[in-house]
Amino acid sequence: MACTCNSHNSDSVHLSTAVDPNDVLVTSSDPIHPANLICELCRRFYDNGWVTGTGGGISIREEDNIYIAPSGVQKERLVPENMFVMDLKSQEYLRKPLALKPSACTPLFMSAYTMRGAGACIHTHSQAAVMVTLLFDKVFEISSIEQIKAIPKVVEPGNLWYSDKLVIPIIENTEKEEDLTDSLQQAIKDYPGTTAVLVRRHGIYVWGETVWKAKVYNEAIDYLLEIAVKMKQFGIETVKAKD
Ligand SMILES: CSC[C@@H](O)[C@@H](O)C(=O)COP(=O)(O)O
Ligand SMILES: [Zn+2]
Repeated sequence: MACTCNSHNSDSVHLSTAVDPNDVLVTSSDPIHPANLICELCRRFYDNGWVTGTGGGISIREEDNIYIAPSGVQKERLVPENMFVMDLKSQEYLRKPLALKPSACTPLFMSAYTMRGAGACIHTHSQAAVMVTLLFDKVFEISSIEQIKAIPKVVEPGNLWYSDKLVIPIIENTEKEEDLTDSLQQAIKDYPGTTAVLVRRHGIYVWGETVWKAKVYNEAIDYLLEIAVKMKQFGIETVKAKD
């Protein structure tokens, strides 16, 4: 049916797509239901410049249900009924909104779920993330900044200490998002202590045991990436020699 609204033009997707019989999977008055939370967090990430121009996004797992946003849409304008839902075990879609495609980041998000048991995975095009991939070679490294204490050790309980070194692997970008999957998986294997992977000239993937942990890690890492860029501008080493 042709659209009659005033705000619709050929460049914008109509984000209202209530056509799926499995709407129950995405209909809830609970603000922290994954379908609602993806919309809220994408708006907040957009305001930080992390998911502008349709880039980036977030996926959340609720038990075996994986919530995934559509591809190529303005992430800050998502509504719950736009969400795809995939079953973790069968990797079959339980809900597929018509006329939309699932995020191209889906195989990367799935890697965080299957390889690390993540509860959510965030992908941003943060400018700080892109800049550090131009300033560092194979890995990003920083130590002795208080915010490091928000990042988990992963291989053992607890978080890094102030003077510990945070190391995040950098993989090379590919023309298509899904072609990053093999190198992202290799980085996850090679760096068992990481909770994030940087993608050169592209952005970052950050995951955590829960959506809240993923959110905190993404915020703390972005802070560290941004400060590292500034340190480099001033000629300050990001890894401090031990006193
Ligand atoms: C500006 S296009 C960016 C995409 O190619 C991709 O990198 C991305 O982050 C989002 O992919 P999407 O399929 O829209 O969820
Ligand atoms: Zn991207």
